[in-house]
Amino acid sequence: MTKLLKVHGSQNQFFILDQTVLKQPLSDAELKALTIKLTDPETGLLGGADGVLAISQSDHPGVLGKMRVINADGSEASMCGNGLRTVARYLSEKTGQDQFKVETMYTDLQVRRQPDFAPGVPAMAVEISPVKFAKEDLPFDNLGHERLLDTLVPEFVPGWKFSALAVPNPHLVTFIKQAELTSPVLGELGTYLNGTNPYFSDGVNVNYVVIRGENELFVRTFERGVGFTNACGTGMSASSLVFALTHPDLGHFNQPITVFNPGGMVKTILHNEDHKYWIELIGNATETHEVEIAEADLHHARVDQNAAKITETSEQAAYMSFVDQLPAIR
Ligand SMILES: N[C@H](CCC[C@H](N)C(=O)O)C(=O)O
Repeated sequence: MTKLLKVHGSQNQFFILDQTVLKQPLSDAELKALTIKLTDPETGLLGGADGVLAISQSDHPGVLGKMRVINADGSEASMCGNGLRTVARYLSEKTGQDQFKVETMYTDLQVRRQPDFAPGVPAMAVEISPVKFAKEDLPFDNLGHERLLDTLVPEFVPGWKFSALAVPNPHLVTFIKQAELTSPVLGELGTYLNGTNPYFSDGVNVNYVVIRGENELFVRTFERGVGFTNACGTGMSASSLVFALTHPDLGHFNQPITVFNPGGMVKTILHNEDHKYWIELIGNATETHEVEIAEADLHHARVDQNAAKITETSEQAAYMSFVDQLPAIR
């Protein structure tokens, strides 16, 4: 038998699969098939999830493991901010180290254990980088712009301004009014830009941001490969940076920015070191369930509630107590 962990960052939910403890790691095709099955609310476990985080060995110095991000639709992403916090906690507890690096698709990222966010709510800080704005780095095209920073894009929504950046996965950021959070336009645009369209050939995460005050945002994200999620760590990080670049009177570098989301709250700190932006994402890393499952079932994407031995932790109750004391954020 082997163990999956059901985890979340701001209730952006994942299964962690530590490939290093398997007799035989899953092939890419097996990992994709398992993810599609496991994360589906109908065919999966525990109501499904937003993706799978697969951990493998890394031979880079100071790096305790490599994280791959598989979205619910089976597509692979270069980064996952909420997920990296949960992987960092898992590796920290597996090795007893509190500060180290995790290898991701394009770079090794710093992670560090934080004081608990609230009683029973473990927290981690993770580096979000590299940050790029050029259209080739997302990619996007056919918009008549080399980059988008608070740019009117009538092709998306007449009158709305958009910013585009890779962190390194691709994000669009637009500032809207609180009342627009429930508009069907948000889902329509997210679905369009992640289907056949002349602008984003690889799709894009779309972040809808309400400015709540100085160093305070609310972010709702339509995620590439998933749809609306409770939170998107790279999305909240990208939104924080665009906030400071476009509203310098309200969003500040080197100061904690509080980012509320439908699943809770995280903090971001923006850094600009020798003209290189990077973002510190600080938030919970909650483990809600342990799932014992036969390794052969993983290889064959056989996901059966009865064949798996599921143990719930006490951490979700602690997390919900934390959320309940947040200001009304919906
Ligand atoms: N859907 C994203 C990957 C997951 C990112 C998100 N869950 C986060 O916490 O950053 C993409 O395809 O780029």
